[in-house]
Amino acid sequence: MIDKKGILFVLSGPSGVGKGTVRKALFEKATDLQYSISVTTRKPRVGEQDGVDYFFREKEEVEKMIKHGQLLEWAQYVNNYYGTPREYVEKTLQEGKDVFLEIEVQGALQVKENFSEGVFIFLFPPSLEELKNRIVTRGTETEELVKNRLLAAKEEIEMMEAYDYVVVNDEVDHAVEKIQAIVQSEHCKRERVAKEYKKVLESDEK
Ligand SMILES: Nc1ncnc2c1ncn2[C@@H]1O[C@H](COP(=O)(O)OP(=O)(O)OP(=O)(O)O)[C@@H](O)[C@H]1O
Ligand SMILES: Nc1nc2c(ncn2[C@@H]2O[C@H](COP(=O)(O)O)[C@@H](O)[C@H]2O)c(=O)[nH]1
Repeated sequence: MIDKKGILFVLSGPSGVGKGTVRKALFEKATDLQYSISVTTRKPRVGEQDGVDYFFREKEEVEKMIKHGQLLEWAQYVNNYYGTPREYVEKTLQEGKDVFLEIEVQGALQVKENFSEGVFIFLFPPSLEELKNRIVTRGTETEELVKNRLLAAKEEIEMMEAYDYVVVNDEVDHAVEKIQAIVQSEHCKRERVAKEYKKVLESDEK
């Protein structure tokens, strides 16, 4: 039976490519998507709020969540834990609503193992030079952390083939439009499949 579960959309890509910027711009327009707030052991940046940007938690608490299977996926990224609370995602999808994750690459690949029917979008920089420029210009990382994030970025870009879509973040508005088109097209696809399935069932009853 084809159920009416929501669709899980996963936006991923290297640090500094603009995932957060694009996601925020998308959410100003796409009210039908539900954003899953992650937990992290990273300290809040200026202006970040607990329960809005992240659930900021101590290392021991996140380790307990991992141990008890409360995270759908998690990763240690540049010396901090990041993870997606499982209950929120599963409950929201079950209610028929779409869930949107914005996470790094290791985590996205874990989600793919559990939710092969999810939709995986890789946000790609116009160039590596521009990627570095964006991380540096954001001004939130030390020189050493910029270096680490760029090293991670090169490995992350190699995983791009595992994704369903690649969106170049040249301009934020363009990237948002492309993601909106992906969301729409995935809904059309699933409606078409559901219709075909109904037809098969009906012909079987005759
Ligand atoms: N299309 C764009 N053109 C120019 N600058 C951009 C664009 N998108 C994002 N930026 C800038 O790049 C910097 C990094 O963006 P952002 O913090 O959204 O990246 P991120 O992928 O979420 O990073 P991280 O993974 O480290 O959290 C920010 O200063 C943001 O304003
Ligand atoms: N695997 C996961 N990665 C996550 C999650 N939430 C955010 N992130 C990613 O971590 C890096 C660093 O984020 P920052 O806020 O410290 O710059 C970035 O790529 C995020 O997308 C998560 O739940 N799981």
